[in-house]
Amino acid sequence: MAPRQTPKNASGITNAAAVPAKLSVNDLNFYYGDFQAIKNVSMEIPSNQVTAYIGPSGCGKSTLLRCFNRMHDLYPGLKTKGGILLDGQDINASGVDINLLRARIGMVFQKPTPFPMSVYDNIAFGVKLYERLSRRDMDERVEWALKKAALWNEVKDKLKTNGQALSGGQQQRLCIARTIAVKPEVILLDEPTSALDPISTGYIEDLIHELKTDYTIVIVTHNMQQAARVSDVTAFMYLGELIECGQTDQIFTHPEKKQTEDYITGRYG
Ligand SMILES: Nc1ncnc2c1ncn2[C@@H]1O[C@H](COP(=O)(O)OP(=O)(O)OP(=O)(O)O)[C@@H](O)[C@H]1O
Repeated sequence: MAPRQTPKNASGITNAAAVPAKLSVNDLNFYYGDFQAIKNVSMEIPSNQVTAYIGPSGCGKSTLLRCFNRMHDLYPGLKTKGGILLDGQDINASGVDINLLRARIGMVFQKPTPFPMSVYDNIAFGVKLYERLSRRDMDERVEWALKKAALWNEVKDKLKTNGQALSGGQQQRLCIARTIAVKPEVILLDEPTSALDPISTGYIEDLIHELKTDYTIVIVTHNMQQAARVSDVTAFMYLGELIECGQTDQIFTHPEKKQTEDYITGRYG
């Protein structure tokens, strides 16, 4: 059977899902000093879908993810060339409020990183940076975020407990709740389950399914079964380049490129 052609948008950029793009990546290059970690990447991240990045260690998945909320701005000597549009607006344009950008594009890291404060304050802390809420409204927001992150039932009697005293899986859901609480539009997940046991991993994967109704989700994962389970679109990267991007079922059953096939069948990586 001939492979299905991955759809392109009017500018010729891959739009695997053929739904409106939340983020558009246009000829993106990224440099750590002299080292080029991202090479000419162009693709679209569809709204309200889960896009997974896969590829061998060091291929640039996390680097690309961090470009989406300008995390690299925190470090000197790093350079981005090319465009990333959020709802059609260049996120690197002068005048973009970086704090607002990070409120719109939240990020959850590989290792759960709750703040050394109560479960309640872990959520309220970020909200206070952007909104002034009454105590009652804040209580409601904390409960809402914990419910969305499927953690409320486990912590509703422990809101004053230090967030770092929760189990690893609970801590990661707390970090997801903390991200959701500021009502972002996009959630970036950088290997969110790699430090978790299978049961906690299952919770987070279920959660990803639930969350895409309201958010656009981008996940980096080493686990190909996970990419196949949770994502609508899969992008395969190798040595800083985007080799192929398509509907997840197509990438895993009929990849267009031999490199993709070799990777998903375990021939390298
Ligand atoms: N701070 C840095 N300074 C210089 N080079 C870096 C830095 N961070 C990453 N790199 C390099 O950039 C390339 C891409 O790294 P990145 O962490 O994005 O890959 P990755 O695909 O996410 O890898 P992994 O799956 O192992 O997490 C690698 O060659 C890496 O060595």
